[in-house]
Amino acid sequence: MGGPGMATDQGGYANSVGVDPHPAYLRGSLKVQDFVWPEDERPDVPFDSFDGEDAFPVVDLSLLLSSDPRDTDKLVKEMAAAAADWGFFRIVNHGVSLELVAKVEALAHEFFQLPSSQKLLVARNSDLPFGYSGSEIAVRIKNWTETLQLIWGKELITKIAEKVWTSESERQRFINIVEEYCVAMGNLSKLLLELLLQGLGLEATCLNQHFGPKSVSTLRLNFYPPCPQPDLTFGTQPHADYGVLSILYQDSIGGLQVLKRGRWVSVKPQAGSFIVNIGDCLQVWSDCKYQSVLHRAVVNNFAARLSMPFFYNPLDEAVISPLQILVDKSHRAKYKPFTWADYRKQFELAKARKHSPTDFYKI
Ligand SMILES: O=C(O)CCC(=O)C(=O)O
Ligand SMILES: [Fe+2]
Repeated sequence: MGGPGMATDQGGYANSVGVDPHPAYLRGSLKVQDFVWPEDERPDVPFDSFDGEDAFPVVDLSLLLSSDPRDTDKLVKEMAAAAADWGFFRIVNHGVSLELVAKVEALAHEFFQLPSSQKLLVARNSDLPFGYSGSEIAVRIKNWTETLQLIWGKELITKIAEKVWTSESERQRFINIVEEYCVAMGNLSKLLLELLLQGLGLEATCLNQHFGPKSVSTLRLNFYPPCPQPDLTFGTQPHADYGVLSILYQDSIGGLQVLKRGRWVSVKPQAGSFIVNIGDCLQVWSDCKYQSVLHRAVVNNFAARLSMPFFYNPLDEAVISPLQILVDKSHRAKYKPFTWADYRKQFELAKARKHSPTDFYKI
């Protein structure tokens, strides 16, 4: 492996491109070739090419504030059409404080700028399944990224904060900001799920029993350093999210791409908005009326990028199977039932086999 012009020694690489290389690379634990993907799998659309993006669905949540019920109907229909057609949509006027978003963003930058030795104090391993990963620790396939994965729940957020920071005030600040953001994302996720269920003609609250304080929803902070040869690698490889739904904040750089009818479409950054996508569980509950769609993040050679997806997940014991009311003689269930705990295990196995874990439960 190794593309034309790809430097092979560390000094040559760092000097020739004039950008900060990936920290794992700097530490010498990875060679630049480790990030190079096979030629036929590399990104074919650059991060700043927006062909097809003008059709990307946008949903205005301020319609919920209208006293005219037709406005809510309109919103529900638009959301359902987007979830069926793209599996993705942008939300604006969502009511989450932009100041809070900016605080989480600043906190994320603070974390990723810490010395590696400090970040590695919370490295993901079998004792700490959530936490920090640079490419060298976590994954088989090398993505040009560092991530900090946090579980929504004071206990685990505290565990991370205590390992990273020695000062009590810094710990408390981290815990409070992350907790406040997770609460906001959790509430927004619940609302979006209810609207999406209404969009299927169902009772808004019909899945409520599958969620509770013990659900393991997660917040992931993705930091993508600038990459000298972005066309050879990914920030986040193509994948579908496996939970119920995800709410993603991306900064102003751009890099998220969504697969739409076989073509990768870059999603423009837009201040104040979030990107929502349907995960595998909701695809199954909706018996494929809503789609969990492949997406990926590409990197660039001039600026670091931050994205922050929140993954809304059900309780471990939640049973996920096509909702009975959607299944009739002319429309038979496409999946066997499984629990969320089973699915997570299946997901890990499927990663190695490079196929969707939903395939395992297909009828
Ligand atoms: O960075 C992005 O825009 C996408 C990240 C993503 O899809 C993920 O972390 O699941
Ligand atoms: Fe994702």
